[in-house]
Amino acid sequence: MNNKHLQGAECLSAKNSDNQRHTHIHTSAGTGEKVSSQLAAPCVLDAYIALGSNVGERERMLKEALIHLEQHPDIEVIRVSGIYETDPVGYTDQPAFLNMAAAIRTTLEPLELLRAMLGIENQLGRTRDIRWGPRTIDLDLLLMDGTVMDAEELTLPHPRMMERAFVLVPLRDVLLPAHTLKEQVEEAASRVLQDGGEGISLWNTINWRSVSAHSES
Ligand SMILES: Nc1ncnc2c1ncn2[C@@H]1O[C@H](COP(=O)(O)OP(=O)(O)OP(=O)(O)O)[C@@H](O)[C@H]1O
Ligand SMILES: Nc1nc2c(c(=O)[nH]1)N=C(CO)CN2
Repeated sequence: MNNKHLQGAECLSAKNSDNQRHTHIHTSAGTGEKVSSQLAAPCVLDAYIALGSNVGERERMLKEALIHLEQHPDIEVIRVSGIYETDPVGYTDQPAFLNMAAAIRTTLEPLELLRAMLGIENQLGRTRDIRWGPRTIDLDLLLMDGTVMDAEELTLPHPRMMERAFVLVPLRDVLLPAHTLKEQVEEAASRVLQDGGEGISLWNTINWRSVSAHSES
């Protein structure tokens, strides 16, 4: 059973003048007073991750990646999308992908989360040979609360997410109705699906509670 419930103060993201680093301003639940990030409990941020695999046992790779995320002490996997089989985009001479998305909660800073994700990719045998080419596992950070940043190591929101059916269709499964980008994601997903350029079909669904419970036993 998953007993991990990340807790922290409600917080707002603030962008520094260099447009790359972020600090968190915590709002005390009791008084609404702003408190400094060094003194307060760590912020719990909601984030959305896209997962893809087109080499090896694709579905197992996706599940392993989710389990690795969940096993990280500072990450909780909250919801997972359906698994979709998708035609390759960008570099097309490669096998079909399985793609999905996950909603997570974390006390990590954006760059710490990205580095944890890259560590999981490496553990699952990810290599980088051809740009947009075949991969055992790909983890892309799509959104992290209101965080906006533009650095080579991490750009948020993910710069190509709004053009990709293989991202948008799974993402709309897990994006909460109240999310500020819900309407935009729905519209973009409908548009790319109408364009019809990308083949995409539901492959399977995951009962995340039973997968995560199984991984702990
Ligand atoms: N939002 C982001 N999510 C994941 N990686 C990012 C992001 N922004 C920048 N990067 C950087 O991009 C680098 C290359 O990532 P990767 O090899 O997974 O790209 P890709 O999946 O082939 O292409 P794409 O970025 O178009 O999805 C990463 O090492 C990372 O530092
Ligand atoms: N269908 C599909 N095509 C892709 C994918 C992917 O995950 N699914 N990832 C890419 C690089 O991020 C390039 N092309």
